[in-house]
Amino acid sequence: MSLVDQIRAKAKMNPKTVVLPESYDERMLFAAQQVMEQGLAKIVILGNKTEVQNIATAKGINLSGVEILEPATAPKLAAYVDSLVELRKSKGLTREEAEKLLTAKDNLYFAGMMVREGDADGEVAGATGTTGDVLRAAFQTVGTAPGIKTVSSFFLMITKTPSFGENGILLFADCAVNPNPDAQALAEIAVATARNCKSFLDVPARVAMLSFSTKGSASHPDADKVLKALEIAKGIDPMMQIDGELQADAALLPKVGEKKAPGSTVAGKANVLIFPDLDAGNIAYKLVERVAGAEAVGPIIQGLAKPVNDLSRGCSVEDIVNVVAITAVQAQG
Ligand SMILES: CC(C)(COP(=O)(O)OP(=O)(O)OC[C@H]1O[C@@H](n2cnc3c(N)ncnc32)[C@H](O)[C@@H]1OP(=O)(O)O)[C@@H](O)C(=O)NCCC(=O)NCCS
Ligand SMILES: CC(=O)OP(=O)(O)O
Repeated sequence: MSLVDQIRAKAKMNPKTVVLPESYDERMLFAAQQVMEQGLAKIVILGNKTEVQNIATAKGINLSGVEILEPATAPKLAAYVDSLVELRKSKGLTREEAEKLLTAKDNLYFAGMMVREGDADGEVAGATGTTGDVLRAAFQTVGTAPGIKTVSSFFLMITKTPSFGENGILLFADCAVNPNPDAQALAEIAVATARNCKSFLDVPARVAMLSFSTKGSASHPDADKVLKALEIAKGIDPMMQIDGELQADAALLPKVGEKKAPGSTVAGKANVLIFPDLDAGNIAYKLVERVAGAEAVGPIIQGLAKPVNDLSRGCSVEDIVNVVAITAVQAQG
């Protein structure tokens, strides 16, 4: 069974409620229909009922079983306003501003409050909204998990080359959240992604801290940052298999790994690739997806108190269904 099929099967075993705020994007409605038909999750769509039904009718989408909730008239709006004002009181958020956020057309704050308050188990957005908008709303409503400072993201990259990573599957991080992580943030990204390698692939992580340098082949502050992150990550989780700084070829190809980083337990067999910044991570995942034809599942957000996942605006309906299934599985705990 493929990894995606395994995730879908797990989601079906204990269907959770996932809220989709972007009802005005027809891909979300097609995805809602498929999720319901396959029993992967229960779906709540946010938006004006008539408008949603009109799009569904025009496109031949069957939304039976899907709950459509209109934030502006929702019975819990007043309670969400109270909670959001309380949450953001140190930032001086007024009731008027909170109500405006909670009834905004993108529905992102309302969806976040539903997740926070347990009225939904998770959220998927980003087919239309930018990652920045999706994340900012999630930070302010759902918040970070206890003990977490840096929220980040990873992609499950399902490549066509079984010799890479775990039978062709690699985790790439961070490809969506932190533009320029310092050494501490980079270390936290590595540790969180290693833990998700275990939960999603059920194998121990072999983490490569990527750079343009391998083991001192270049001398530059950017390579020094990666080395510092490596040391911090080892301090956080001494049992983790992690090495750096490594170039991508040294991380992935045994022959190159042996030559450039002899004796490394990770070089040549990494299954988790940690990129030094978001330029590298975001560009790399899109190139591997589009040029090498890999399936890119994500970005899967890690470090929030409850699951909220983002999409690429270029996502397909199938991508949305997969991310809903992942969100439902994350919500199972
Ligand atoms: C994540 C992102 C939206 C935060 O941007 P921002 O709002 O300008 O960030 P700020 O530094 O002003 O912080 C705003 C709040 O978010 C929090 N925050 C920012 N980044 C965070 C992170 N990685 N983890 C946890 N909290 C974070 C800050 O602590 C702050 O909280 P506060 O309002 O309670 O004080 C921004 O870094 C971003 O746009 N990232 C790139 C997204 C992107 O375009 N990805 C590529 C496509 S997928
Ligand atoms: C994850 C990502 O790159 O998203 P988008 O393509 O929407 O910017």
